[in-house]
Amino acid sequence: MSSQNQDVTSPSGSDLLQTPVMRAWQEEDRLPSLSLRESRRSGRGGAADLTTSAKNVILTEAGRSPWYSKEGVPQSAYVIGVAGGSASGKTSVSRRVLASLPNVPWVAIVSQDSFYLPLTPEQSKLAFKNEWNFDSPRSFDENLFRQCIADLKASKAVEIPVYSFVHHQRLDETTYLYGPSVIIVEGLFVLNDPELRDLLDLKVYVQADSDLMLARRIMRDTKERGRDIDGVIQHYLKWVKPAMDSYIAPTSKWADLIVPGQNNEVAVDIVSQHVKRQLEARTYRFRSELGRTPLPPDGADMSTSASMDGAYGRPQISRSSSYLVFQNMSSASSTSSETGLTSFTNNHSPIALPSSVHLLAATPQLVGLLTIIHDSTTSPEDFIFYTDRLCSLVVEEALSLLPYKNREVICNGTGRSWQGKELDVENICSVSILRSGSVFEKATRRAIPDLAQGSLLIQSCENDGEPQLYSLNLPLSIRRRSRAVNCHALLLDAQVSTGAAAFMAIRVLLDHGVPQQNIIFLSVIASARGGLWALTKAFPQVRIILAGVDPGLKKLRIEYPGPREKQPHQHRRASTRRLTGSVSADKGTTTVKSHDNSSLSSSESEHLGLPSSAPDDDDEEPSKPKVKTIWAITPGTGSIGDRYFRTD
Ligand SMILES: Nc1ncnc2c1ncn2[C@@H]1O[C@H](COP(=O)(O)OP(=O)(O)O)[C@@H](O)[C@H]1O
Ligand SMILES: Nc1ccn([C@@H]2O[C@H](COP(=O)(O)O)[C@@H](O)[C@H]2O)c(=O)n1
Repeated sequence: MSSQNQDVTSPSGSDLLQTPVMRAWQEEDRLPSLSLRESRRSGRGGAADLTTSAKNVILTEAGRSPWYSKEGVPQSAYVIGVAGGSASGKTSVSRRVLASLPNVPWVAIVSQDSFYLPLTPEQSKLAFKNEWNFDSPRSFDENLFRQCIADLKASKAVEIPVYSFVHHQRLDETTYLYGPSVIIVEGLFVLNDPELRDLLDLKVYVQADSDLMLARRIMRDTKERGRDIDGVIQHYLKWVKPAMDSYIAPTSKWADLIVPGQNNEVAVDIVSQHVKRQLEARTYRFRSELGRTPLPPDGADMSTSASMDGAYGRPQISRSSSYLVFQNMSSASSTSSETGLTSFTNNHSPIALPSSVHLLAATPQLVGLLTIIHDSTTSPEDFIFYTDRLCSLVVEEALSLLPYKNREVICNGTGRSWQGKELDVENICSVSILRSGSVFEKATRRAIPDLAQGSLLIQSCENDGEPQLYSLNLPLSIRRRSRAVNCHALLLDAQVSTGAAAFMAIRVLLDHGVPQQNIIFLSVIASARGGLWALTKAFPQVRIILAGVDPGLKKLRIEYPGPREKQPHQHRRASTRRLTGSVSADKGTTTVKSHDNSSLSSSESEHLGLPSSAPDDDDEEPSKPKVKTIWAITPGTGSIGDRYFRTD
């Protein structure tokens, strides 16, 4: 798949929009001409398409590490305010800071210009005659602006208005923005509003001489905003200069740092070093801890119990309150030899599960299916077939937890009425944690044919195994805050070991406004160790449906095929990170992405709209094995995703 100007739309449903890939942005020093890019994107060219969506940029250079504590509480994003006069260099300074943070995941620029108030037809006429004042704090929707920055700081997804400088008007579309750890907020009056100032962690003022600002403004507005010189000067004298003197320049007193509007490399470097230190101090790493968390102590309140049926080795589950417990397990070793499963033992002690975990009743049929997927001799075809059956059982159990309302129907043949039920949800969708969550897609689609399906790419860091969020492909019913509050989400992953990926995925849905009680997490098997406990402690209202539970968890270092290395003459190209800019399909944020997708399968790359990592040259060296950390469920099934998709 080419990375050039290609729109990628969902193969599955109109409710889902995927990020279209725009163009490469590879020059290390050159700042991208975003306004040019914007006008090229529309294909119409010229200044007529200039909107503020070109000013809102997100750099997703690396995977995003956990931004929340093990209690599930998100850490605030770091917010830098950049104020200064018109054409002082605010946008340029912001982009330079952004570009100097190459390994900081997800840095965004939000421009105050996006928040210009819509004009009435009369006001619009004045604007076209250069008789409307755009240089007053009252020209902006200050409440919306402040709320948007507050939401982003609190790690929530937002929708930013798109404003057209050419039409002097707010457009119908909005820009979806989620996930920056650093937000650079730039605009004339960013240091003006005391409540907004309180949200800023670092306040920067860009200072430039008036003549320089005027010269730049004439050049910019004539070239980029379709204005004539007379109009620019008239506007400058009437509104821009007075606003500079009375509102903007005085706000420099609030700044932590005054940055010159030109020759500002040193100042930019100081800002970026400061941000890097701040971010390092905020990075959470707790996956190992999730793996270590001890089981609940003996004597914990285990009022919900599951006991083994001697004949079939099946736990009889009764749910009342706190835990599911596998009781009478001292005969577990004989049970395990009968069923091939040791999953319900923990050194012959009962295993407790949190109350929000719904374990399927271990009927002989279910245990039989679990036996097949635990069996290392099961053929790939059988593994897929029986995993699909298990997934269907899990999906049906999940659907039984959704709200239903009464429905009366007239019976076939007799014409009598029958009191029944029907699903009572406004929006329902599924979100797979790639790749292994995709094992559920067949089963979910079978149960709800028009289900909107989305995905999250979360991968483990090779060194420490911490989860990292690489990309989101969420259904509109989640991306739109107004719909997310009524959305029921089925979150899909094949296995829960430490629970770190599940933890991250749940946090993403909550950040979008999906209520905790509307999230149902579906998985085939989980380890009974720490992950489930930490997950349910942090998110007690999220229900977790499992087909089976194995008792153990083991940290392993495993070899896997590393990315192929290039010959020396290709070194420069190989070492250049892949940088692709993209704009989300609902007139989205410009996304600049450097994604090493070499570890993705070609189908994942395709799904994400990324260039395939498949070798494109003949003279590549064979791949060298690399080592990564994983947490394996024990005794376990092996990686369900790898066995299902035959990548093991
Ligand atoms: N350091 C600089 N050197 C040369 N030109 C600059 C510099 N900084 C900004 N400019 C130019 O000045 C114009 C206005 O800069 P911009 O960053 O958009 O200002 P602001 O966001 O404050 O309005 C742009 O055309 C930009 O290319
Ligand atoms: N329809 C509009 C709205 C605003 N302006 C001018 O833009 C300036 C703010 O943008 P900067 O990038 O220069 O900070 C402001 O001075 C307004 O006069 C406009 O020309 N048309």
